[in-house]
Amino acid sequence: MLENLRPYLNKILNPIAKKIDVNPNYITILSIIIAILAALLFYFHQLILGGIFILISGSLDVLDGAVARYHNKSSKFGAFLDSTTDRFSDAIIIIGLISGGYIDWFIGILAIHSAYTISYIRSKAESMNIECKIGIAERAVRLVILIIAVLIGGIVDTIWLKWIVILLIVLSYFTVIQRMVYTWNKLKSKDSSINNANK
Ligand SMILES: CC(C)CCC[C@@H](C)CCC[C@@H](C)CCC[C@@H](C)CCOC[C@@H](COP(=O)(O)O[C@@H]1[C@H](O)[C@H](OP(=O)(O)O)[C@@H](O)[C@H](O)[C@H]1O)OCC[C@H](C)CCC[C@H](C)CCC[C@H](C)CCCC(C)C
Ligand SMILES: Nc1ccn([C@@H]2O[C@H](COP(=O)(O)O)[C@@H](O)[C@H]2O)c(=O)n1
Ligand SMILES: [Mg+2]
Ligand SMILES: [Mg+2]
Repeated sequence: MLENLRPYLNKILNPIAKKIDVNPNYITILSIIIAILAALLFYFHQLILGGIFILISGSLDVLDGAVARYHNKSSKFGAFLDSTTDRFSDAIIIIGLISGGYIDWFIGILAIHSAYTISYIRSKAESMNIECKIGIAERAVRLVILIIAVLIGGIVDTIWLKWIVILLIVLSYFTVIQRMVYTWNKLKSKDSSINNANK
């Protein structure tokens, strides 16, 4: 959903990327470090600061690609590192919320499981030459919802944080279904075209 904002975001990012002529892998690694710091801040009950660190980590996750493209430093390893580190950041943020006592382990497991399944389906579909970026709770949306959850939790009441994470889980499992149905339909049409060709 937020992926559609990328062209507009690039107008903001490109002037910044122009000034940052570094190996984009360093930015990708920095985004993980910031996500780990966010988790530590949640452990020490600094919700608002932790939310800001999630935003910075997500910004770096967007910036790394912009720097790679602008300075022609895109690489297959970089794409691999970007996707892999996102999974690590997805989990460490939730682990931080569990360690801070804001959500229990069961909710945490569902939040991580649903997020990982969304990303796995996209990756598995890509291995079968199907692009599967659709769905309401892509990673950017999940991060924005988590930022909102911790900010409201820190400003109003932490019970809101728990219920917004539960909403995130519902949206994430709905996205799992969206991506499965989408990929199933794409594969069905591929299979039927192959079968017709073999007749
Ligand atoms: C720290 C500074 C030096 C940074 C300077 C640059 C900033 C000026 C940049 C500003 C932009 C910033 C506001 C954006 C923050 C966005 C962040 C919250 C979301 C990050 O999204 C990450 C990105 C993920 O895509 P990526 O290709 O890197 O990774 C893929 C992803 O992991 C897939 O997972 P899944 O399938 O989706 O589950 C994997 O499958 C893929 O393999 C993998 O490649 O998404 C980028 C999409 C959009 C372009 C991002 C748009 C963000 C909007 C601008 C949202 C606005 C954010 C709000 C301002 C913050 C809300 C706060 C408010 C108080 C509610
Ligand atoms: N270290 C990196 C990070 C990213 N890339 C390239 O950018 C694409 C991801 O773009 P985002 O704007 O979503 O971060 C990724 O697929 C790579 O092509 C890179 O090369 N090295
Ligand atoms: Mg990135
Ligand atoms: Mg990424």
